[in-house]
Amino acid sequence: MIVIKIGGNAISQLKDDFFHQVKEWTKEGQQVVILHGGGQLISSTCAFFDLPTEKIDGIRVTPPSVLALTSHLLTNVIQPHFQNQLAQAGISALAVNQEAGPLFTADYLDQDAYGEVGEVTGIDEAVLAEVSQAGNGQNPVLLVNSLAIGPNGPLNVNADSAAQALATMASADQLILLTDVPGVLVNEEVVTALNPLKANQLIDQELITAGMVPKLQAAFSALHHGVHKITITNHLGQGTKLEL
Ligand SMILES: Nc1ncnc2c1ncn2[C@@H]1O[C@H](COP(=O)(O)OP(=O)(O)O)[C@@H](O)[C@H]1O
Ligand SMILES: CC(=O)N[C@@H](CCC(=O)OP(=O)(O)O)C(=O)O
Repeated sequence: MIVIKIGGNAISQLKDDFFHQVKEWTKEGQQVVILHGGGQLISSTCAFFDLPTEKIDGIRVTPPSVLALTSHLLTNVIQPHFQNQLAQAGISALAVNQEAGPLFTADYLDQDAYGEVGEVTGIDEAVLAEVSQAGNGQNPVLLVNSLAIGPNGPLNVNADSAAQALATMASADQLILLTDVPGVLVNEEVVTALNPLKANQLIDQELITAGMVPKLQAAFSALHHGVHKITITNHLGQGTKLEL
């Protein structure tokens, strides 16, 4: 299985070669699961409606009003838009979200600090099995968002950590974190290979900041849990490769 996490900004920057590569992988019989974010649209829509836009260490502080908007945007706006983009490229994707049948279960991350934010505790194997039936050619790709079902209803989960949980729990071979930069950058150059020691040094030096910090934490966690091949990039086949 290949898990591709696509950040909200990256969705609008995808080029033909991305769709071509996904098609090739499905033809080869690979299970492809695409997990999308949408952080930037969520932030700008919250700002428009005068709702909070605070993030702590890249994680959105999510009161119930923000959860409702986040859930609507991820499920009813971003996911169908992306599904349509895939369809236009000839890729039929089965959309999975908390209304259609959630993939993720979660517990509160820290309700006092973050509100309605979850950390993934499990995945629904039956939902994943749908993509295993890719052989029938109906829905070769699974398109998921990061929302989860918690103890009292839906919870907002950071898409990088949801991708990490999915790749780890489904024992994926590969995790690709597609973002809006060509990789981890230092002095505007892509760091082609990065281990946890070097990453922590760069974080301490504040050369890696903002959303890249939780992205790396998620990526190294997946690597520690046996997902062998992990890349951060804006272009399949390039970028920063993580190593232990
Ligand atoms: N050293 C770094 N290299 C690359 N990006 C970095 C670095 N430090 C901070 N960033 C920021 O991290 C962002 C990617 O993280 P994020 O905004 O969470 O992306 P996504 O929405 O794709 O998950 C980049 O756009 C950049 O602004
Ligand atoms: C809890 C939390 O941070 N949830 C994220 C979910 C979407 C996301 O992570 O999207 P990107 O990958 O585009 O950043 C949020 O509300 O922005």
